[in-house]
This record gives sequence, C-alpha cells and structure tokens, in this order.
Amino acid sequence: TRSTRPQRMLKAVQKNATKGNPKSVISAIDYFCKHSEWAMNVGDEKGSILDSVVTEVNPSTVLELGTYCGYSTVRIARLLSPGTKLITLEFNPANAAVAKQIIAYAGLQDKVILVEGSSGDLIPQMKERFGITTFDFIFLDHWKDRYLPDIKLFEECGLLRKGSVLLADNVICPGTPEYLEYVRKSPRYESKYFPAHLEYTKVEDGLEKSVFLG
Ligand SMILES: O=c1[nH]cnc2c(O)cc(-c3ccc(F)cc3)cc12
Ligand SMILES: [Mg+2]
Repeated sequence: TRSTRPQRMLKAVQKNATKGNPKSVISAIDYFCKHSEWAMNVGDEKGSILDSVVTEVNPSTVLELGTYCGYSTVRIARLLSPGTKLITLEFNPANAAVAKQIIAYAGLQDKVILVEGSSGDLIPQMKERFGITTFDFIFLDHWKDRYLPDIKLFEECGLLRKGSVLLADNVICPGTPEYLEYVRKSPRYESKYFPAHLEYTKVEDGLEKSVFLG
C-alpha cells in the first residue's frame, strides 16, 4: 500500500541527513518540504524564532504539544542543556512512530520523552508521571481548538510559575483567535507576537510568546 507523507519524510532524512547530526536532519526535512511535499513542520523561518526563544529561556523543564514528525522536537532538544529532557505529546500513533525514528536519527533520543495520547488527558498527569512541578517552556503546536482549553488546564493543574514561557505556532494560519484574545487580554500574561509566514509558503502566520506573570 502507498506510503504516508511522514514515512516519505523519514526516508528523505535517512537518505540525505547525517546520523547524529541534528542540523542536517532539520535541513533534510526543510529541503523535502520545499522541493518534494509540503508538510506542517514549524519550518525554518518560524523555527529560527523558536530557536531564539528556547535559547533565551534556557529551560530545565520543557513540554511540546504536537510532535508530528519530530522536526520542532529536534530543533528544541538540540539546544537544551546537558541532562535536560523535553516531553512531547502526540495524539496520532503513526506520526509518533515516525517522530521516534527521526529523533533517534538525530541522536537526541536521550533528551526526549515522547508520549502518545491527547493533551487533555496527559496534561493533568504531568506531575505524577514525570515528576514535573512547573514548566519553564511550553511549545503549542498541536490543534488550534485545543490551545485555549489546554492553557486553562495548565493554570488549573498548577503547571505554570512566574516567568513560564508559552510559545504558540499558527496563531494566524490556521488561526487561534480565542487563544490570542485570552492571552492578550488576561492580566496574568505578557504577550508578544512574532510575525512570520506559514511554513514553506508566503502566507502570513506567526508565533505568540506569552509569559505567565504568576
Ligand atoms: O494542525 C496543525 N497542527 C500544528 N501545526 C500546523 C501548522 O503549522 C500548519 C497547519 C496548516 C496550515 C495551513 C493549511 F492549509 C493546512 C494546515 C496545520 C497545523
Ligand atoms: Mg504548526
């Protein structure tokens, strides 16, 4: 039967990237998406903004919502301090299976905890299952309709502390208007918009960085 796009992306990584070299894995995926098949990775333009925020925060506890094929997982994990791990949640088992292999190809498997399941179910389990007190950095990149309920879940579960940074992809395209209104209006967040474009296109999109004020 016909392969899937994530499976073809994995083949492109195995063919064109160097094992153990995260930068080459990132480049191979971007090349595949620019020249072969578009895919919903955060991409290199928004990815550079992601890199700069991760570097600035230098987080000890990291959560990613929406692994997909592991592109942003690799981008984040390659920047983490030794001994720091990131937890990434993926709803789709087939995507998780590809992501696991791409993360391993980059040599970052020891810095990543990949968990299959829905964010709504898993967020309340973070403390008990992974010994998390609060998250220093959260990357929201799963499903636009989950951004608002999930940020409220973070608050309810006491997973945010003064200075926790949330970075959200796709706030313009596909768009998360209710989430944007919430973080921009709430006195408990300091929000900033980073304009960019939808990955591998000229369509407007951007990242919203929101700092929890406690
Ligand atoms: O569903 C998505 N989850 C996470 N990231 C996404 C992302 O970066 C882009 C898109 C997307 C954007 C335009 C389009 F025509 C089709 C899909 C979806 C997701
Ligand atoms: Mg995205």
